[in-house]
Amino acid sequence: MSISVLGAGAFGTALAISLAQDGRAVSLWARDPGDMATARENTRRLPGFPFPNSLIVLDRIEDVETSQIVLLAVPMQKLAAFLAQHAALFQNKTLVACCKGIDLQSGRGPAEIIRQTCPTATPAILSGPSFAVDIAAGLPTALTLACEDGEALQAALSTKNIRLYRTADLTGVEIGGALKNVVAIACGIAIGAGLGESARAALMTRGYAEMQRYAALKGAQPETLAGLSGFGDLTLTCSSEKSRNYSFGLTLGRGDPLPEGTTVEGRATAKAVSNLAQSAGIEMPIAQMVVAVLDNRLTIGQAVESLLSRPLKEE
Ligand SMILES: NC(=O)C1=CN([C@@H]2O[C@H](COP(=O)(O)OP(=O)(O)OC[C@H]3O[C@@H](n4cnc5c(N)ncnc54)[C@H](OP(=O)(O)O)[C@@H]3O)[C@@H](O)[C@H]2O)C=CC1
Ligand SMILES: O=C(CO)COP(=O)(O)O
Repeated sequence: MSISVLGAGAFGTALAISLAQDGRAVSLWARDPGDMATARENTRRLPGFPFPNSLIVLDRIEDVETSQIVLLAVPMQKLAAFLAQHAALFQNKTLVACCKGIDLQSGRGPAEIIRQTCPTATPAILSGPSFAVDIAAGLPTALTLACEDGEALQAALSTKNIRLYRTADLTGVEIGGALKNVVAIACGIAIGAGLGESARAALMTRGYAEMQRYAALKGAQPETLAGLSGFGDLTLTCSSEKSRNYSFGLTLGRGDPLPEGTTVEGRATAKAVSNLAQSAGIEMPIAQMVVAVLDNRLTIGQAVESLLSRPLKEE
């Protein structure tokens, strides 16, 4: 069964490499392939990792038709428009969203977007702690694959260095992957502003409480959040400078110029969840403070003050 990866950023490329290293027929499509097909490497997004022989670079997205399994590795805020544009190609396929976030315009996660734009497709979510460079380098990783009846898909996408755990809780998995990025920005801000590692631990723990509250609101299973896509990815992303969300927070906290053109999913997702939390009446103070700092409505000092002066409560 052939597999296509659509979106040749760092993550899509790394997944395609790992799948192809196991000898699977894998095709990778980029909207702007540059010299990928001749260089046999994604020199722009993931340099230094040559393509295995069984990885084919697709010139035309229409050729995705030969694959039953399609991995969607475009940034979250582009997913809805991307699927709507190409919906005719995705009839009856298994669409595996590899992006992490919540759509700002609609407040929807990837599974719901897939269901609404491609109703004949089977939605799945791939999420969990894994940096693209680690996957491409063949280092060991463990991720969660969420899909109804996902046993065959789990076997199809497991590789020598990607161990997949299976669940049917798509909502829980996508929420874990989306919200950990928001907490990672908050943690980066705290470390960048010199607030210390104890503050980071507090933000991770109370951020996790916000993730659980949001997950309960959306009907996710609480234990999913304790797994790889929630707790696992939160741990990785809030503690490594390889994370773009954490590094973005660090830069903000230090008061340095912010990077441009980098995929920092937590920015839009923080706004999306803050809006939804506010309208649903659930408390997500850390996400709200991240938004206030991003929008320059509060300084970092004021945001900290505001978090610390909230009414005392039970844990
Ligand atoms: N990098 C990582 O370690 C991990 C990333 N992820 C998730 O994967 C998703 C993608 O991230 P990542 O690969 O790192 O991102 P990158 O920033 O490396 O690349 C984004 C890619 O998406 C492409 N793209 C953007 N808009 C469109 C569009 N409308 N149609 C087609 N392609 C488009 C870009 O094309 P172009 O090059 O032409 O601009 C680019 O190749 C994110 O949601 C991220 O959270 C998940 C786990 C790990
Ligand atoms: O999701 C990731 C690791 O699991 C990658 O994190 P960043 O998008 O912050 O780089």
